[in-house]
Amino acid sequence: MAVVTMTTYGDLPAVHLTAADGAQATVSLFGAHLLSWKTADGKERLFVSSQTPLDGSKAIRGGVPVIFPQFNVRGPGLRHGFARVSTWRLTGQGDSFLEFGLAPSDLSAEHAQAWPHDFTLTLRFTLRGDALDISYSAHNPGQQAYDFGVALHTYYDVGQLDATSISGLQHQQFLDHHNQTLVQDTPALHFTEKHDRMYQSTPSVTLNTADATLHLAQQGFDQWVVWNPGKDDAAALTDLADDEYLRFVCIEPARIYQQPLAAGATWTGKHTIST
Ligand SMILES: O=P(O)(O)OC[C@H]1O[C@@H](O)[C@H](O)[C@@H](O)[C@@H]1O
Repeated sequence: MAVVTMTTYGDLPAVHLTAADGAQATVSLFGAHLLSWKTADGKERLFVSSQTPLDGSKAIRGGVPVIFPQFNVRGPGLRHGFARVSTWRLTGQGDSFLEFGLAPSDLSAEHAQAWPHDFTLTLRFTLRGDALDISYSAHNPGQQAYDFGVALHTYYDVGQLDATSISGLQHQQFLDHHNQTLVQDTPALHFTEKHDRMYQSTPSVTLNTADATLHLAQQGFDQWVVWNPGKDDAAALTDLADDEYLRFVCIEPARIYQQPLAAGATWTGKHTIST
């Protein structure tokens, strides 16, 4: 039988789900942020920085930050949006899932004032055997259309960066951090330096690490973002230990460029991570 318990993670209220097969997920209400996902074998799949604040003062460095209504600085508002720094509500739970919601009434006065649009965000995490499904939707119940961008900024625990690669992106076009459009010629992407790439199409990709393989699929998003800060950028991040960039990669289903959400419309994205 599945068990759902309220817990804390650092200073943050969180919800813990243990599925019937032993798989586990921990989600903080701050950001509806998945902080831990363990498959039934007990293996942790996500990375969380040892230096991240866990008190709601700042976005969490690690896990699955939820991005809305803009990706990074591609929009007029807060970098990567307010969803990751807002407190969501637990709106549903079941044998294998936890569901969270965010609406304007949940926002701080500062965020509500800066982004005065009507919206309902719903995020559902479902443990399905050795897979995790994340369903993410944005609904506009208002009378006016507005532009939005989204992403699931997942940090994978890869153990050893130099034994890590991503396959499935050969021949795909990407924008690098110098704003250059290039095409990946190699069958696998290895991590030897900083990587901040936006792949313009959405095939399924495979993350290969020293001791695990994860298959990543997405629907409803437009891009994959692949990010690892490399040594120098990692040293500049106060919420990451200097050598921790060697332990994670971010692979993010995203809609980087803001697109309109019409009055009454709903956007839905799905992301599946399977072993
Ligand atoms: O430090 P933040 O706001 O969490 O962003 C981390 C990174 O997020 C990635 O998605 C971006 O592509 C990077 O450019 C950015 O540095």
